[in-house]
Amino acid sequence: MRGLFKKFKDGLKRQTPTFQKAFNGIFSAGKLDDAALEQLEEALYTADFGHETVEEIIEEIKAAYKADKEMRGEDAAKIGATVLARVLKGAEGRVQVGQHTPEIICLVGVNGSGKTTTSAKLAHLYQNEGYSILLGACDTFRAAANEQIKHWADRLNIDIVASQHGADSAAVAFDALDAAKSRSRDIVILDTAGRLHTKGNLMKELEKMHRVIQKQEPTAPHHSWLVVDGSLGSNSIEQARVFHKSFPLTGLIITKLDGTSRGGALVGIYRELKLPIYFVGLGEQPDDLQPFSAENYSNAIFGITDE
Ligand SMILES: Nc1nc2c(ncn2[C@@H]2O[C@H](COP(=O)(O)OP(=O)(O)OP(=O)(O)O)[C@@H](O)[C@H]2O)c(=O)[nH]1
Repeated sequence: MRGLFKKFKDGLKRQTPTFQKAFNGIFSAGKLDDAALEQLEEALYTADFGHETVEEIIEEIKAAYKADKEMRGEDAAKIGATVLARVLKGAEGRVQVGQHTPEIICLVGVNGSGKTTTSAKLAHLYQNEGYSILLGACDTFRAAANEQIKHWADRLNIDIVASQHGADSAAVAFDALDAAKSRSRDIVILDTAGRLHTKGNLMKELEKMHRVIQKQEPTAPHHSWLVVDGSLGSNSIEQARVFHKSFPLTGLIITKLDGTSRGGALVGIYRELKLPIYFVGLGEQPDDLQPFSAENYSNAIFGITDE
């Protein structure tokens, strides 16, 4: 897991806007001073950590600095990481699949957040754990989406139910569940079409899909995860709130943490919705999916080496 979180750290280093520059300056220059503290505060705001979290981190560092004016940058980093890990302690979602047959996982989210890629990564993960998987290609809206998911299914040797571009996505979900039952699959992963949370008619379509799934299987969907692009900043909090209303969510997956300088938004989403973060996406390959670890994430943010 550490190796993959290194990708997140490397991503942070690659992009060098205010956030990382400030961090590098503060934590490698050694001693902390008032100017450095201000720079850190600004950097945390820029990275979308949100008011509450920024204040908590800064207050604790300030208190420690008041007690020890010789405090070094790396000590401040450790305090920052500890506070962040504490804020996120309850955010670590650990999922136990295998409670239902089939277990139904739905991925929803805005366009391009990484749903299709994450469906493939999840299928790969569970397949490696010995479960039989069926992918439901319910993104019938984007013309290339079908091809994309079929390509993944082919590459990873995973069973798939798909339909034509423009078909009713709820009908594909229905067919996928039917097929999973008759083929005795353990897990069904439904990839849905990306939609803006501001588009009422598309959100209604999602509600319909939820109803259709429940009709087929009253306890389902067993997991409804919002896939959030981790580089998108605080706008994703509103997104999450609106999706939650149409398609009751049970958790989050945060993608693209390997290439962002603004990885703070997930903290705001968690604080607001109290939904667990099950996985984080750290690249475009099938293995680039990891259970979320508050400690690894916090250390990566503050550049603390754990290797
Ligand atoms: N670097 C990086 N790229 C990712 C990650 N997850 C997805 N991507 C890339 O993000 C882009 C969009 O991913 P998709 O999986 O197609 O997103 P989607 O949500 O299915 O898109 P729509 O069907 O348009 O809603 C692709 O180029 C993916 O390779 C990740 O964790 N890290």
